[in-house]
Amino acid sequence: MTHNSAFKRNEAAGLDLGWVNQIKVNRNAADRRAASLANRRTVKKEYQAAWLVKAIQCIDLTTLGGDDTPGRVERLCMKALRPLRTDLMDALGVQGLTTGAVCVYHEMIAPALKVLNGRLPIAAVSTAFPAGLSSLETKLREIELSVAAGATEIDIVITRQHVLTGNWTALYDEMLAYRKACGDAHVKAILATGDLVTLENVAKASWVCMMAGSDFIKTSTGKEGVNATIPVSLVMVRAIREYYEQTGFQVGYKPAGGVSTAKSALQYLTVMKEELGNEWLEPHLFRIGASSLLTDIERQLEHYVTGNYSASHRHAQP
Ligand SMILES: O=C[C@H](O)COP(=O)(O)O
Repeated sequence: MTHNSAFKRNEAAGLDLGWVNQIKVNRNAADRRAASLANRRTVKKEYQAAWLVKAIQCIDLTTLGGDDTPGRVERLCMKALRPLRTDLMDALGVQGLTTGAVCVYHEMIAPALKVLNGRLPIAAVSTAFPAGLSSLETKLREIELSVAAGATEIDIVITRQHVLTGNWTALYDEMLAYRKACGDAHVKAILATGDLVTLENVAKASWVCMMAGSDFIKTSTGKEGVNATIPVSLVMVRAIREYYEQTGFQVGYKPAGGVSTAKSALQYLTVMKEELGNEWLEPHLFRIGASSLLTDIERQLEHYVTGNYSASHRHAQP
């Protein structure tokens, strides 16, 4: 993960059950705010290209298919290292542009490493992704193996039943154990918000994972029925803001799953800017987990530069 040297990694602050239990979320207010953000053009047209370049820098370029092959992952990594055509980069005046990281299954760390060779972080999904329902021992070992194989970021999935039964102590202990198993690798806690039923559960799970030292909180695996949404994002980034006010630790945010258009990427950037400020618009604090978003951003940037859209297959990702 890219860090500035002054960056202070989140540490387990301890579980404050009294705080967690009093959390309330006003769903109507979250929905209203989400609708106003979605309908507003907060990014002026002339700044859009710069914002889309920023979005690219924050993508965790992802492939999480059962049919992934080393060849597909190698092509994905080459795309992550050079996400835009040279003529578009030249026209936009950008150099050395890359995505934030790549995100793969454990077995694909080695092919990713072969191409990236330390030039970009490799995030591995872990802990029996996507359901998270193997033994704790197996899940901890999985983290250790992925770190040993070269992953510098670990995307864990929480055990949803801990949230659904209100067992915050179990969730805290699990997250703490995952954080410890990661060592120096940064850990993103996937809440699988589409499975959590209420926004209040989303807020509480966000807090518990942050209190247990998670470096990022992430919405979804991409495999739930409902993945990243703006109302859920508002709840999560407000939890991040308040946690920062209380502890001084900056926790990152990663919407993931179904974010496939440049327009939606701009909406997430707007949420980050408006709720957390410009500091959170950098890859060490913001990532978008996405498999096909880059294709649409490249199309939009081509249109910005040339005035034309080309067929989307010209930008097809691996
Ligand atoms: O974490 C990333 C997601 O699994 C990617 O989801 P997506 O294929 O809907 O972009």
